[in-house]
Order: sequence, then C-alpha cells, then structure tokens
Amino acid sequence: MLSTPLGTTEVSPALINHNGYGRFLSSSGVSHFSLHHRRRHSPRFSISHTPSSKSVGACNASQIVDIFPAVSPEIVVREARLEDCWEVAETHCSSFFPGYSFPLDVVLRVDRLMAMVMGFSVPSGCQRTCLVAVIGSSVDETICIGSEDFKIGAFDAKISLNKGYVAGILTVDTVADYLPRKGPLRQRRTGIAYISNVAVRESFRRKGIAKRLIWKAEALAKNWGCRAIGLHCDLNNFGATKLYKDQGFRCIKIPDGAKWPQPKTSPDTRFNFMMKLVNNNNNTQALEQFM
Ligand SMILES: CC(=O)SCCNC(=O)CCNC(=O)[C@H](O)C(C)(C)COP(=O)(O)OP(=O)(O)OC[C@H]1O[C@@H](n2cnc3c(N)ncnc32)[C@H](O)[C@@H]1OP(=O)(O)O
Repeated sequence: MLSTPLGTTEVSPALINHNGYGRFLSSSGVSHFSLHHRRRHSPRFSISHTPSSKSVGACNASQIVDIFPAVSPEIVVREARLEDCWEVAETHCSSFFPGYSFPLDVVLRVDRLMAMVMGFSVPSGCQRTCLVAVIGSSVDETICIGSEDFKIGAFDAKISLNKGYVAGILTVDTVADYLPRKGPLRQRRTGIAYISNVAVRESFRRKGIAKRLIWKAEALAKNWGCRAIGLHCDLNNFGATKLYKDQGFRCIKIPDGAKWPQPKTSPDTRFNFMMKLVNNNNNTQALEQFM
C-alpha cells in the first residue's frame, strides 16, 4: 500500500525497487535487471541481466513489457505533475487518435499540451485533476520540488527526481460542464464528479491500469465531498462500457425530449451517460432517481 494525502493506494507487488533494479522469474530461475532512465522525455531503459550481466540493449518501457510479458512492473497512480505534461498529451492522442502520422500527430500533441496547461480554467469552487498511472517511478514521493497547492491547468506544480513513464491517464473534475443544469436558473450541479479522457497506452492495456485510475478518481471524488460520479462513454466502445459497468457504473436513461449536454466530439457519436454513487455501489434505483 502507498500512502498519499488521500489515504492509501494499492500498488502491485514491487518488482522494481527504488533504484530501478528488479527481478523476474524465468525458466532458469530468478533473473535480475536494472532500469535506468537515459533521457528525460523519451524514456529509454537499458536492461542488463545478472548473473550473466549481459546487456540486451536499449528499449522503451512498452518494449520491456513485450520482452518480459510475465513482468507487470510496479505501477503507481498519482496526480499528474507538470513534468508529465508531454506524456499525458501523447497518451491521450495515441489512444483517441491512433491513426494520425507525422507531422499531424505532433501537431495534435502540441495542441493538446497547450490546451491542458493554458486552456483549462476551472470555475471558482470547482476542482479538476489529471491522474496518471506511471511505471518505473519511485514509490517514495518525498523527493519533490514545488507545491501541490499550486496548480497549472489540471497539473500539480511539482517536479520529482524520479518521474517514471506515463502509461495511463484520467481526468476527474467537479465542473459539471456535461451534467444537466439545475432549476430555472440553470445552475451548475454540485456534488457530482465527472470522469473524462480515460486512456491507457495500447501496449499497457488489459493490465488493470484503467481500473486503478478509476479507483483513485473515486477516492478523490469522495475526498471532495461528492456523492456520485458521472461519465459519458461512446455507445460503440464496448470495452470501455464493460470496464465502467464492472466498476459499478450504470447507464442512466435520459428523459424523453431532454437536451442533456454531451462531450463535444463528432456529431455522429452517441453516448451512454453512466453514473455511480460514491458510497453505495449497488443502489441502481437511487441512481435512477438521482437526477
Ligand atoms: C469516460 C471516457 O473517457 S471513455 C473513453 C475510454 N477510452 C478509450 O476508449 C481510449 C482507448 N482505450 C483505452 O485507452 C483502453 O482500452 C481503456 C481505457 C478503455 C481500458 O484500459 P485498460 O487499462 O486496458 O483497462 P483494464 O485493464 O483496467 O480493464 C479492466 C476490465 O475492463 C474490461 N475491458 C477493458 N478493455 C476492454 C476491451 N477492449 N474489451 C473488453 N473488455 C475490456 C475487462 O473486463 C477488463 O478486465 P479483464 O482484463 O480482466 O477482462
């Protein structure tokens, strides 16, 4: 368990220690390897086996998973920091726009980065946080420069000396932009957190990363005093729909004729609006009456 200001977060069995050394089981027994960051924004690791100490060359974090499929390196879910910006943009664009190639892919990422850092102003009294699932970072979060009280966009103005590699992202907020307004004055809804931009890099999927991002978002929502969490999921996105249903989210029937807001994507995309009560996972009836 990892202690955070929000309580504790479960981490998978530590296969990589704080210095980047770890072990895995092979047919010949336990082998050891080391992961060393070589470049800041293009994380590459050199892997050297001991006892043979034979290097198998340089590869990136996703290739490590490919080379050692049985290894699920330690994953830590935490709030994103400024240093994660580029990888967050990259994870978002490679997941939601996988078909774009150079130079459009770079333009997309830069655009996303600018939007995240400069464009996301949060109305007063509301919260917005980007969560990241990182691989190969230190569990010891004490060596950080900056402050988590000061935010730039959805990012903590903090830099750590051992950042790790971003494999998954999720944004959670209380801005309620995509929730129906309340009353004749069309007031913004309070007490409902909203999850968006859930994405996991392709080579890290089906390892429980999205699930853990959702757990952390729920913990945050609880901490903010929210009683429910909502999200929109593309009707045709069966994998994501299953993910949310398995986590206790239920599809909410939109009343006939109601014009509830929806994420701004292509006009052809149809969404399921899904919700979960933060303190009562199975109370479907309560959810249906909620709105
Ligand atoms: C609110 C929103 O943001 S909706 C947008 C969702 N994001 C996207 O569609 C972007 C592209 N897709 C992705 O990034 C990923 O595939 C995600 C985010 C949907 C899932 O991330 P993952 O880390 O792979 O999910 P995770 O491993 O936690 O899956 C947990 C469970 O969800 C279900 N699930 C997840 N993906 C799939 C899938 N493609 N097909 C079927 N079931 C799936 C499974 O039940 C899975 O458990 P299992 O692996 O034991 O069978």
